[in-house]
Amino acid sequence: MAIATPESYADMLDRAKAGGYAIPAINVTSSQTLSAALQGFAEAESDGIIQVSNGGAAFWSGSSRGDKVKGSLAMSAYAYAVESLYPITFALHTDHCPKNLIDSWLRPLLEIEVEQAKRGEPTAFQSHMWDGSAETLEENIRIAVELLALSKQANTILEIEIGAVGGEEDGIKGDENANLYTTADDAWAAVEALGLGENGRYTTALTFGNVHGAYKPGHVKLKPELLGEIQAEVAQRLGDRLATKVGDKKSPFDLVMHGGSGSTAEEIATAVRNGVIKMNVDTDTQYAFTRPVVDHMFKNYDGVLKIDGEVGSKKAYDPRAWGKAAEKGMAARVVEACERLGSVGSASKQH
Ligand SMILES: O=C(CO)COP(=O)(O)O
Ligand SMILES: O=C[C@H](O)COP(=O)(O)O
Ligand SMILES: [Zn+2]
Ligand SMILES: [Zn+2]
Repeated sequence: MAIATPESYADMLDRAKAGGYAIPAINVTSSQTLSAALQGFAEAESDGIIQVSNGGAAFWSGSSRGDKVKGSLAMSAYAYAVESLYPITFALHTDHCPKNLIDSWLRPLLEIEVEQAKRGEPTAFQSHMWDGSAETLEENIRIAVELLALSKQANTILEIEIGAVGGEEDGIKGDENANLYTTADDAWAAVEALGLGENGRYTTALTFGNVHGAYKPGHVKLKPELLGEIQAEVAQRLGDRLATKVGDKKSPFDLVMHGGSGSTAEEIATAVRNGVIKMNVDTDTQYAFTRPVVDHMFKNYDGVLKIDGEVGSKKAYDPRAWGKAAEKGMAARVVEACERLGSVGSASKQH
């Protein structure tokens, strides 16, 4: 098994929806965090999504280079080089792309993928997110329609965001009170403009108080039941038009949950019951990667790092020593995400 094709990606998402579970989407910024995410998926025998933010893509190109397109392609090339080492299927995705980065990041990638698809080659990525949450709803949807057409040509999936995820993204602090809870009217406007798949497949981040990052309990009021209410309202407005189901409930949207870190098992389970089929996790896996490194450094501080003109113990500062511990820590957190989302074993249920 390997990197998803358009068909196996569609099947991955359909099986999640029909089976009432969600696929973890893990942000990666390096080959090590990518390896850790894949190791976690493999241990959980879970399907998975690997994603890169625009800052992550810049970092992938070399922290001193900062080329988002080349960094994204480097991440994809690395993933294609190692895919056969992992007995699971995973998709590659680019995370939040705001309006000011469409022309310098998202569109160039999609244009490359349109050409790849025309030649019958695998595309660099299998899905991309357009994040129009900082725009007016009209502008958000107008651009989504345009990008969905390009995404259809590339045979990729477009993720959109209706409402806004709070917290921090590439160091930008969102307005915590702005638009954090999507309304059914806004969600309906998206369906009216984008259709139900006939214009290209898309997934939707409807916001229900989500924030990026992990916060103290009580700081964030997540209302995952809101997703069920919006699904029901939009299903009713659709009438006889086709809508897929979660259990026996009509659920027109394939939903994405952002800000997975710091959410409780119960909040995640409710979101999944209401049609979430992809959940993004970054902050908690960043912490899980870095925490063992902190441990390693403190344990080995004397004589390794605290050196005055001496070399110290090579075995302890070899990046492989602490890097291995970091990967192990992050892989374990990825397994936990799979458990909470119910995706454990999903890789072995493919047909
Ligand atoms: O939504 C995310 C990436 O798009 C991840 O959010 P967290 O950092 O809160 O897990
Ligand atoms: O969007 C939120 C993700 O955690 C990405 O974070 P980043 O933009 O700092 O890489
Ligand atoms: Zn957003
Ligand atoms: Zn996000």
